[in-house]
Amino acid sequence: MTEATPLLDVQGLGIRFGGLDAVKDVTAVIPAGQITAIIGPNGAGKSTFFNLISGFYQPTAGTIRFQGEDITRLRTHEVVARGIARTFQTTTIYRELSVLDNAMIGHRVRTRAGLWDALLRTGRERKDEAESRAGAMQALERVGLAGRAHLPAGALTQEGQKRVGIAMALSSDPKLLLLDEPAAGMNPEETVNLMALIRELVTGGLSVALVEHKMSLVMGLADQILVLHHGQKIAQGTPAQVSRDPAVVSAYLGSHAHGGQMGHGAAAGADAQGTGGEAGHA
Ligand SMILES: Nc1ncnc2c1ncn2[C@@H]1O[C@H](COP(=O)(O)OP(=O)(O)OP(=O)(O)O)[C@@H](O)[C@H]1O
Repeated sequence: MTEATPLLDVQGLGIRFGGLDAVKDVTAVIPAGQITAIIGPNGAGKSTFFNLISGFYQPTAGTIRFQGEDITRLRTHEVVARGIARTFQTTTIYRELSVLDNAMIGHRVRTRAGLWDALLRTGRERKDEAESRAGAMQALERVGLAGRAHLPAGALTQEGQKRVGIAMALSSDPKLLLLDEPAAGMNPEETVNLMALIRELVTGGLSVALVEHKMSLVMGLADQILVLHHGQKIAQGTPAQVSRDPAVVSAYLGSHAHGGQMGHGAAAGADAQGTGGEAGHA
C-alpha cells in the first residue's frame, strides 16, 4: 500500500434483491485516520452497504479494496482477518456472562469461521483462550471497561453495554471499525460520551465508518459524510458541504413524511455561516 492508497476503496458497488437495487453503483473512498458517516433516509441502503463491506453480503456488481487488496469476494471472517470489524444495530450481549467473557466471545466469533467452529476446535483451546483473553482485555481497556471486566454485562448501564458491543468488535484489533447506529437508544448525555469514545479511538489510530440517524452525532463527529438515497450515493463531503447540498436536503425533505430524520434541524444547524465548498456529487 502506498501513501496514496485509500484505506477502503469501493468502485461501482451494488447488490440486487429480486428487482430492488438495495445498493447501486456506489463509488466511494473511506480514508485512514478519519470518521466517515454514512447517512440517508430509511431504506437508503446504509446497512446493506455495511453488510457488503463486511462480507455478510456478496455484491452483484463492483469491487471493494481494503489497503489495496481486493476483498470483494472474501467471507466475513476473512474480512475481519484483514482488519475490518463491525458492530450491529442491536448487539447481542450475554447479560449473565461477565464483560470479559462477552468481549472474548467477540474475539472468537470474529477470528474463527464461526462460533461452532471455535467451540469445536478443542485441541487449540488453550492457545485460543489465551489469545482471546488478551485481545478482549485490550479491547476493554480501549473502551474504558477494564475495571469492570468481571462484572456481569447485564449489570452495566445502557451506555456500558454499548461499550461492551464496541469492545466485542475491537477485540479482533481492526484497522477499520464499522459502527451501525451506535447511538440508537441512547440519551443525549450518553450520546456525548459515545462521541468522545469514538474520537479517542480515532486519535489512537483507528479509522471509523458509522451509520447513524442522530444528526447531532453525525455533524459533530464526522470528517466526511457519504449520503445514500435509494441505494445510490447522492453526495459526499464535509458535514458543512453535505448539509447544504440541495440533493441531500431534498432527499431528506422528500422522505420526511415517511420517517426521514434529517428534519431534526441538522441541515440548517451544521453550517449556519455558510462556509465551506460545495459537496462533491456522485
Ligand atoms: N436481505 C434482504 N433481502 C431483501 N431486501 C433487502 C435485504 N436487505 C435489505 N433489503 C432492502 O434493501 C433496501 C435498503 O435497506 P437497508 O436496511 O440497507 O436500508 P437502511 O438505509 O439501512 O435503512 P434504515 O435507516 O431504516 O436502517 C430496503 O428496501 C430493504 O428492504
